[in-house]
Amino acid sequence: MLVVVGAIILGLGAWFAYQRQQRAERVAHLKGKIAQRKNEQAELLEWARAEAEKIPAQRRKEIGAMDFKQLLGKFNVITRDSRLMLVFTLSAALQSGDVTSLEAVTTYIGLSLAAHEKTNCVTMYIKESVKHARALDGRRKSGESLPPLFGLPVSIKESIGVTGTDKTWGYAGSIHFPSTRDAPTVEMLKQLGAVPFVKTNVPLSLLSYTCGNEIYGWTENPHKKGRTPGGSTGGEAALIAAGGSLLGIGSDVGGSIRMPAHYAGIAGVKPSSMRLSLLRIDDGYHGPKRGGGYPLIEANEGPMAASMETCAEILKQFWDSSLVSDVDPYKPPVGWNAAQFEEGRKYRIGYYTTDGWFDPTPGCVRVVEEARHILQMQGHTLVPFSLPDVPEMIRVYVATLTVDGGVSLMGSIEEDLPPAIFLSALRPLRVPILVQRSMAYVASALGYWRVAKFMRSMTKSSVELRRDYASIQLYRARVVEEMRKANIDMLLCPAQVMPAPPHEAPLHLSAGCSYTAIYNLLDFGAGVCRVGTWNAQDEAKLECYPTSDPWYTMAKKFSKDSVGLPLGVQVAAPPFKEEAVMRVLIDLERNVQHNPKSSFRQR
Ligand SMILES: CCCCCCCC/C=C\CCCCCCCC(=O)NCC(=O)O
Repeated sequence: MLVVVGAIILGLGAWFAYQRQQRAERVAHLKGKIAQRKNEQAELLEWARAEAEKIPAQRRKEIGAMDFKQLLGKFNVITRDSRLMLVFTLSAALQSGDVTSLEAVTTYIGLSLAAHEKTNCVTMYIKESVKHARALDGRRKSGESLPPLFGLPVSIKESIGVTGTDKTWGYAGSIHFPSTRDAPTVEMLKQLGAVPFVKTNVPLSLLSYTCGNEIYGWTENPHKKGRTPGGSTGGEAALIAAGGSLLGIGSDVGGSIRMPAHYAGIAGVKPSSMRLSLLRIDDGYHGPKRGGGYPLIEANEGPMAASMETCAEILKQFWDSSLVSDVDPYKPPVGWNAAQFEEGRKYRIGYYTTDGWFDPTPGCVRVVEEARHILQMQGHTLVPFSLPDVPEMIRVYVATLTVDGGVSLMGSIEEDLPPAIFLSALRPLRVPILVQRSMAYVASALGYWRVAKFMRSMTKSSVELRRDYASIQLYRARVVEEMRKANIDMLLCPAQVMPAPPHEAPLHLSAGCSYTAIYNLLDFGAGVCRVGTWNAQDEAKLECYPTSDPWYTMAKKFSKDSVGLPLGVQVAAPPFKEEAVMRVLIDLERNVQHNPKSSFRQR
């Protein structure tokens, strides 16, 4: 008996030692990869500096001062005097040849470098962009007709495929597995004449609204050091807000375009799932091991820019052609809906300032009230609306996003090199699900009903999963029915619960993404634009913000000292109404008074 016990103990000891050894080897291997990548990144930053300097600084300054319209100049500008309406087309610097594609790309290589020095937002430069721009300029010289986005430099979120570049999602294990194909959105941009020139930072795994990982470090919010630009498309938001890109492409499965837009004071749109393609999203090293696999929680890629007008122009170019259904036959050939986007078109908009799950902090409520007022002044009709049953649907969101009780997410993160803060965020998921559920009773007894809901969210069986999918289907039917009954076209609400918080905050407050995540579950098209700035009154009112559970206490703490930080609002509508959403957001952003001191280059 003693021999058997001894053998078991020895066996276990050997097994643990072997595991420790394996892990140590893996960590050394991953650290080696990161070191290599840091060298490559440093070389690329040097390359970017040298490229930028090939164009005289004065010329770069002139081009950098042009806004999207001046550079691209493809659309009509309508200015209203009290009775007079002027319609004119701006001269197209890129189209006319006043600015060459190479000059535009090189200028933005230089501007993005400056933005990177301030915020650490760039992961890699796309060297190919310079060749690509030269080839486009060659097309002009040979008299070919020019595509609509001719020569436009575009930045791309790190996790989106661009041929020849890594999409690591912050996982060191994915370094040096470059994409062999462009993602559909990138393919469309290239066909339209745009030039992807840089890739930008993300949080490890993309399943958070902070922005950092062990490979590329943490990205700063250009409005305040120590604050996150949001995530997961945080690198894009920081880059655009700091003037380093006119247009970026992000992705969003819970708010990863919209939360960074709110935190950084820019605009962004997540279209509903049928309107852009995510085909080949998992063509990387890890294949189906991570990413995807959560039907009914609808992710999509989408544009981010300093203004909603730019986002609309890009989506118009995508949808004016048959590009989307050409690159992805699963997408219906639905074109740009000019009638919905018509200038002056009035909508009936339901609004709410709380979803009953997470009351936003004072500034985030105030800007919704201000947006309501502005839109009413523009002739839209605003009516109060209550989105039903959000707390339960947030539980369902978490259950169906993590799908397997968080096993894949934990596995991917733990076998890699996560920043320590990610590991502590994952710790609750390590607790067996039945124990999590037992602890939910304790949380309930303490009055922490929201925490208890989260503790009941991890799926333990396919029976539960099926039921949750069914409740999403029922919920979608219920919400559109309630909107139809109230004759409401779209909804206006907060974009987030806080102004840009410190980097670690989102990892403690996953529950704070409810205002955006609900529209992934509903598969609505949704966008965010800046409406205001956190001010001294918001700071004072924060004193009365609840502290009834640990999440409220943290949200209050993380929102302190935020005067001057941007605040956005969100507008969302059922699928295929993205044009209407953008019309309303443009009506809003055109009539908003920003505090010029707190905004970066407004384009
Ligand atoms: C990374 C460690 C966090 C562990 C938390 C696990 C529980 C996760 C449940 C809900 C959090 C959802 C946060 C969503 C943030 C935005 C994600 C997003 O939109 N990503 C974009 C994309 O995947 O393309």
